[in-house]
This record gives sequence, C-alpha cells and structure tokens, in this order.
Amino acid sequence: MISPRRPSGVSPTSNSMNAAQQIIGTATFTESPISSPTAGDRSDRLWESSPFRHPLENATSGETMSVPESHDREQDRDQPATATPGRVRGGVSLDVVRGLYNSNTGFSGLRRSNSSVVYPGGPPEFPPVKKLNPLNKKRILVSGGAGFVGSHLVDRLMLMGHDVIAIDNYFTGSKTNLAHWFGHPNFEMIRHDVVDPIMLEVDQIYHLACPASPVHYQSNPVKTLKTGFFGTYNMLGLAKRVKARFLLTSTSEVYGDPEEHPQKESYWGHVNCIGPRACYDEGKRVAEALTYSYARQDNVDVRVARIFNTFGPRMNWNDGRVVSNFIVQALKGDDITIYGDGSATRSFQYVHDLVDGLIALMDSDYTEPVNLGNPEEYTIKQFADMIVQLVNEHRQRCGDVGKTSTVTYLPAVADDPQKRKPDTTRAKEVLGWSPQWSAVDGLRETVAYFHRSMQQ
Ligand SMILES: O=C(O)[C@H]1O[C@H](OP(=O)(O)OP(=O)(O)OC[C@H]2O[C@@H](n3ccc(=O)[nH]c3=O)[C@H](O)[C@@H]2O)[C@H](O)[C@@H](O)[C@@H]1O
Repeated sequence: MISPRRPSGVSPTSNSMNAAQQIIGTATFTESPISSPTAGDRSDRLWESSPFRHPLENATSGETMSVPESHDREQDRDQPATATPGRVRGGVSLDVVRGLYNSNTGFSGLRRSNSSVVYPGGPPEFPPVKKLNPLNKKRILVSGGAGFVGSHLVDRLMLMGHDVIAIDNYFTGSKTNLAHWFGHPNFEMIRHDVVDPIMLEVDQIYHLACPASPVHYQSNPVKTLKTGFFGTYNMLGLAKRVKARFLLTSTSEVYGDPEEHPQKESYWGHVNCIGPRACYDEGKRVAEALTYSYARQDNVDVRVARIFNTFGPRMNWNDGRVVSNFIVQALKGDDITIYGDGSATRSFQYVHDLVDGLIALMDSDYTEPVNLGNPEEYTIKQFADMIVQLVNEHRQRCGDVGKTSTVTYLPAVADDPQKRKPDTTRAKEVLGWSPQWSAVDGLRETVAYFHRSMQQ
C-alpha cells in the first residue's frame, strides 16, 4: 500500500485542517439532521442493517415485477443485491435524493430566484441540507460536477451539509442537473475545463471530469487524452498546493479486454494502446500513474476508485451507452441495437451505490485502487430482453400502449471488452461497502425517469 508521508500532527483520516476549522478554530456546534420524514437517525450505515423489503415486492406501491426468465439468478449467487435502501450514505433520506431528479420535487430554488430579485413568492426554496458542526463541514471540489455521476455526488455532499464547488466545461454535463442548488449559500458552480489550472481553497477533491461514454470519448480522442493527463495533473497540483485529499475516478477500462474474470484490483489489464478506446483507457491509466507518482513524490493523500458500468437518472438520452440506448429504444418501440452477437457481458451498478462507495472511499484511510461495481453479470442479449420486459411492464402500469421492440444485430465495435465483472472483495473488506441495489431495481427507477422525461 502506498502511504504518503504526511506532515507531523496530521492524522491520516482528518486530512489537513479543513476550511471550516481554519475559520472558526475550535468552537463546538451541534449537528442537526436534515428535515425529512425520517430525520433523527443519523447513522451513515443504517442501510447495512435494515430489514429492507425485497425490491420485487414493492409493498408501498403495490407493484410487483417478475425477474426476466432469461437472466440466470444462479450466476449472481455470490453477490445478490436484493434490497432497496431507504437511506443512502450520510444519513440522507432516499426520498429526498429521489426528489432532486424527479420532476415533482417541489424544490424550486432556480425558478423562484429567477422570478424577481425581491423573491415575491418568498425566499428560494432549497432541498433540506444538514446543518453540520463546522468542525466536520468540509469544502469539497467536484470536477465534472454537472455530469451524470458528478451531479448525484454533489447532491449527496450538499444534503450532508458540506460546502461544494462544482466545476464543469459542460461537454457532456448540464447545468440543469444542479439547477436546484443555484443560489444556495453552500454551493458554487464554475464553468471551467480541467485541462487548464484553477486556484481554489478546498479540503477534498473528487476528480470526475472526463467523458465516459465510448461515443463521446472517441469523438475527440486527443482531447480525451488531454483531459486524462492534464486534467488529472492540474487537479493533483491543486491537491498538493492546498493539501487536499484527492480522489481519482478511474475505470474498469484500465483492465481493457480482460483475461482475468472477475477482475481484481491486482490485475494489470489487457489494453490495446493503439486502438480506438486507447484515448480513454490509457488516459485513465496515466491518470492513475500520475496519482501514485504525486503520492510517492509529493505526499499527496490519494484515493483511486475503479468504476464499473453505472447507470441511473440523469444519463443523457444520447449518451450512447447501452443502458440509455436500450431504454430509449424500448420506450419508443424502436429496434434494440446489439453490437456483435450479444454474448459480451457487463455488470451494472445503480448510481446511488456508486456515490455511497465514492464517499466511503474518500473518508477511508485506504490508498490503493478499489473496484466499485455490482457483480451481477448479464450478457448484452439478456440485458436487452430484460430492458424490453421492464419497459413493457412500466408502460402497462402507466396505461401507455406502445410497440414492443425487437432486437437487431449490428456489427461488433472494435476492441469491445468481451466480459466484465468486478471482484468487490476489497471494497467489502476495507470500506464495508457492497451494492445495495439489484440491477432490476435500479433499472425500474431509471425506466420511470426516462419515460417521464420523454413525456415532458
Ligand atoms: O457505462 C460505463 O460505466 C462504462 O461505459 C463504457 O464502457 P462499455 O462497457 O463499453 O459501455 P457501453 O457503451 O454501455 O457498452 C456495453 C456493451 O453494450 C454494447 N452495446 C452498447 C450500445 C448499444 O446500443 N448496443 C450494444 O450492444 C457494447 O458493444 C458493449 O458490449 C466506458 O468506456 C466506461 O469507461 C464506463 O465506465
């Protein structure tokens, strides 16, 4: 394990003195929980012990869902994630989190602040953030904060009561994803491209900025490589200067088309360094190399998450990745486009699990790479069948009659990894983290989100 040398007197977990400490010294404050129906229980790990309902028997809504016949549950027996957590990390209510991406949120900060400088309808209404003891309140930078994963991370950190600065160049991110925080005193949004340096005072840096969809990152491969190298270099330089803890969001793509299955963190990978995916895969590999070089040479306090396929609300319709492509195609009744023969495999994790894992990793002492993914593995054909079935069931519930999609096979894409499944033993051991959402359960919410977005 790499153990960066720290200045004496700085504990490994406290990082450097946080911004709040610098301002208010040692005054003591009492933290108050967020004002939600379930407020009062502030355990970060409540979801780990709660007797949650099985996701396929949603007692609240009365909905039931059948597991697609084509998916062999046996293959998941090592990691059955079959619970829908009622809360997510940070003692935050899942209902509050959901409210931030569902249209009927009632949180109208942007609308009201824009209506008039004197707020005729009252002051802006924001989602309920925790009031943190300033000793625990951190100033946190999220690069790529307006993107799909970044915006969910910003939501969570804001609800937990931290000061959050999001930077984004809006190449794939969108201001709309964070509009509910505009004007909040704990939040700042900066248009900035990480390939250029930026000066900020922060305690923690979550470095997410980089397009992740093969369609996007291959559209400008030189820019993708610049983002991988210079973006990470600039964020690490900032971390070094202000002694912030730095977390790199790396990827399962560092394993390339793997010859080891499932993939452990110790696997060095099988990447074609001159292929069409190299701009992303090698960009992330050099980002990891830079990260550990700064740790060894300059004592930067680093964390590295290797993220496996992730999906959820706020994915772009035109993202180009398999989850959004298949859901949009199925909702429209269009053909489901399988590249190749459909035998390639992927393992899909819901975005809330990923955010839980990122925060757990940042707050841990562990400095080596950690896989964050859901080991539930599907062939792409199984996945297509499952999406068609989930979309049909959703439409039936909504009384929305539509054409059922059929599958069409297109030529395989170059260097497409043939199998992918995370070994999450390390995350379980060092973070106490494992996915809480089954793919089916997350997909059900995602299908509902895309359907609502289409109707709007
Ligand atoms: O979703 C992610 O998190 C990952 O997405 C991509 O990796 P990849 O697994 O290739 O993602 P997809 O483009 O979603 O492809 C998954 C599989 O579905 C197939 N696919 C995709 C889209 C489609 O319309 N049809 C289809 O058959 C692909 O050929 C591939 O076999 C990125 O390269 C990763 O960095 C990122 O972490």
